[in-house]
Amino acid sequence: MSKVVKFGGSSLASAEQFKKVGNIIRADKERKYVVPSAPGKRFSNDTKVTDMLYACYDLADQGKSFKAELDAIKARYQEIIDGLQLDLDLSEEFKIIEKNFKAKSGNNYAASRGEYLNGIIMANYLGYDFIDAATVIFFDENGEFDAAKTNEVLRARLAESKEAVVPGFYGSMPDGTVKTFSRGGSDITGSIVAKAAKADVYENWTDVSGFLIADPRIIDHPEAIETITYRELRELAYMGATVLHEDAIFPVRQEGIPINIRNTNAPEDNGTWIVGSTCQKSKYVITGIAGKKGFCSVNIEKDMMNSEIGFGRKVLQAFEENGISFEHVPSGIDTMTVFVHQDEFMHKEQKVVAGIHRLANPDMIDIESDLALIAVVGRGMKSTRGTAGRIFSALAHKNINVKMIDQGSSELNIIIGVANDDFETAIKAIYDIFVITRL
Ligand SMILES: Nc1ncnc2c1ncn2[C@@H]1O[C@H](COP(=O)(O)OP(=O)(O)O)[C@@H](O)[C@H]1O
Ligand SMILES: N[C@@H](CC(=O)OP(=O)(O)O)C(=O)O
Repeated sequence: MSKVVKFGGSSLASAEQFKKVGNIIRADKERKYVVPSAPGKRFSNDTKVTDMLYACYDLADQGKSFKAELDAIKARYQEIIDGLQLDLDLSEEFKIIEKNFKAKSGNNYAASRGEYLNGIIMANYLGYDFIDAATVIFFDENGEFDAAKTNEVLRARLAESKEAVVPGFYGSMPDGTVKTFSRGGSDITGSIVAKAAKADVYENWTDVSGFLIADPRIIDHPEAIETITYRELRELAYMGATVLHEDAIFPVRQEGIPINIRNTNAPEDNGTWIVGSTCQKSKYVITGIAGKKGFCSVNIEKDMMNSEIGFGRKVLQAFEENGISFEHVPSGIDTMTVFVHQDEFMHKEQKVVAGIHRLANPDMIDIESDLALIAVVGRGMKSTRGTAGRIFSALAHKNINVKMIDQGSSELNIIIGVANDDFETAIKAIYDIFVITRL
């Protein structure tokens, strides 16, 4: 029996937090494999070590002095080492880092040092083996994660250690250079390690008591979700519920390993269980709400569009030719709307419009910017009538203009488009109607 435990940056931001983590690990001997992130924020306007490393490397890359910035990073680690009274000296490691920065080793290498150094401290503190992720997590020549090679090498390496620390967030390319996952990627490492270890559970420790029904920065003390399916979670994570990286679901999902989101600051709380399937009904009709700002909608009209074979394909081709992915494509009889990320679309806007004209010859194209998309997700919606209607009336009540509403064919989610400025109010209204008043 083994558990893989990943601790996020907020759980490892200081020596005090490290001590909580140590107690959690020691409380259960099955917690054999530990995946740490880099030290995160100690207080709300603090800087994550990962961001300090990016900024420091930027200076190095421009040939400027980065001494003060590197010293500040050293100080973050020294504070942890001193607070834990460890007999550990990272000065040789920092010499290597400085040398590599001067040799312009790249910002992936730079960012990865946050987890690497924290892993060394964690292994020393716990008395566990240290496994450098660059030796066990692999990317292929295209920079894609190499699941097969990683699983084989990592599984064999874990079998050699009774207990080990594998730093999160990075691995290596075929030429040996370090590559990171995208931001928040230590969650992915945790999932990969859980798969390779054939763990019974992947515990993901953070600073909230589980996956909450809505973002706590928008809703005051939202309730935690007790059980959520991988599919529901994928919808929410994709739409911005950042507690777990969206790609962290795949490795454990293949193996049927449940994820348990837990709170380092309240370890007695059960947290949230993320599972393949469950007979447990969710407490409310909806399981969760998440959303993102910063979308544009491109509205295309053409008479008799519905009878023109291939119209949709031609429109989407114009986006494809410009390397733009689309989020949602709701359509009517003579209209079709394509939702895209504003920052991706902005500087290619006119090229795409010209492309649509050339390929699909529409009657009219209209673009609207500064939109937000909100996903209301829940396995309970399938068996409940009128969910979309309730959302509509809750939003109308708050004078929010609904730009788009789109129910996924799985009936697992409803996507709503509103103006960026209405985003928070809309989430509050939806939370109120389903959770507070339970209508
Ligand atoms: N639905 C949600 N449930 C829980 N937390 C959420 C949700 N949406 C956004 N968050 C935010 O995600 C944060 C945890 O993720 P993250 O910052 O990556 O933590 P860590 O440093 O532990 O990896 C929470 O502090 C919270 O502000
Ligand atoms: N430290 C990296 C990777 C990571 O996963 O961090 P956290 O677990 O603190 O989200 C980042 O900031 O992106």
